[in-house]
Amino acid sequence: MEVKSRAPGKIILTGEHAVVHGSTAVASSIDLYTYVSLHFSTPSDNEDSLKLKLQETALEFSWPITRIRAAFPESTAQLSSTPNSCSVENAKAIAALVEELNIPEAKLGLASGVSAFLWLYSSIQGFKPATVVVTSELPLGSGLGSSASFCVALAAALLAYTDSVSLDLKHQGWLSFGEKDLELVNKWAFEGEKIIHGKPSGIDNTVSAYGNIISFKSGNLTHMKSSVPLKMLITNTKVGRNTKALVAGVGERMLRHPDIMAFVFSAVDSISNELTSILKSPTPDELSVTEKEEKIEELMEMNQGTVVDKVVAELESCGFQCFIAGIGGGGVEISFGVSS
Ligand SMILES: Nc1ncnc2c1ncn2[C@@H]1O[C@H](COP(=O)(O)OP(=O)(O)O)[C@@H](O)[C@H]1O
Ligand SMILES: C[C@@](O)(CCOP(=O)(O)O)CC(=O)O
Ligand SMILES: [Mg+2]
Repeated sequence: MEVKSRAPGKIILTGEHAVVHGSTAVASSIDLYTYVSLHFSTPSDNEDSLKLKLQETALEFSWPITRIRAAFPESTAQLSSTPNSCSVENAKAIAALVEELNIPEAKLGLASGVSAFLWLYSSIQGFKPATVVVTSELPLGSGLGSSASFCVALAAALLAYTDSVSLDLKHQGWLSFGEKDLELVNKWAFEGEKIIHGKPSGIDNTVSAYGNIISFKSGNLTHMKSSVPLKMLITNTKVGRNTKALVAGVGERMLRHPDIMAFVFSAVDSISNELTSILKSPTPDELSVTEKEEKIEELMEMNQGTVVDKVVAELESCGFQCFIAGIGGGGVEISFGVSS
């Protein structure tokens, strides 16, 4: 028995980070996917292990089923129809399983993805031998939601043959889930995202599961079909970052400056709401398409706070020279010896 799934990455147009703290955010799926193929071993395969192959990173992991069964202090074989959070005890068991893999230092970021895999697999499928192959068109850790598309694709493949969803198993080609089944896939994916991100808002897994453009606030989504055809130029700076650490950093700033951050989040909420109404409003002629594009550009600029970069670029294009200088530093200083 084999099943394949694919789930798209995302781009957040407005509201990134603030959405974790209850502001509205607007996100769109992008046509770059994570693919999961799941093959259950049959008795004739004479195979009693769970294998995970991560194609992009050329890493393969294998656990004897007896090892996985023994690792979990609490039975993880739950009802696949009831998404559950990973308990502290089970998280410890998973951490021990992942530690034994001796993942190379340079690829240690994958440990959270492997942990999410182990939780979703053992919760939804219990202790069945299988091979799971993951490939992705998304760069990992670059803000395009690779973690969510990984969790959504995994949840979809793992649920496909269970009684918790009803799919036409004879269908040829890509098949969508019905509304209720999609909700279940999304809830399981969110449990995986929690393991990778710590405190996700749920927007990434939701837009990956449902596709299109969504407006999202505190777990509630509004679907949008944009009347403006939008294309995004995405640049990968290749500067590594880790969403879990960034989200935690914003949370800490919120604790240090609650009043200020409340205003920031409220401003971001208004930006996202305005963007939502622009995207939803009808576009009768070419002129209003241009007007809309200009408004969207301005809102995204306010959301990202990139105005300074833009002013610098414009001034420099006119031949001026700009300096970004820190202010209020110390006065005169002297140093003897070799100058550096
Ligand atoms: N294809 C994949 N295979 C294994 N792990 C993955 C895959 N895609 C994402 N992940 C997990 O998600 C992490 C990246 O998630 P994150 O820091 O949220 O960045 P983003 O979601 O923006 O790509 C990776 O370090 C890894 O743990
Ligand atoms: C920063 C945040 O708003 C989006 C995270 O997206 P990504 O994992 O960086 O692609 C966090 C969240 O909404 O859970
Ligand atoms: Mg992510």
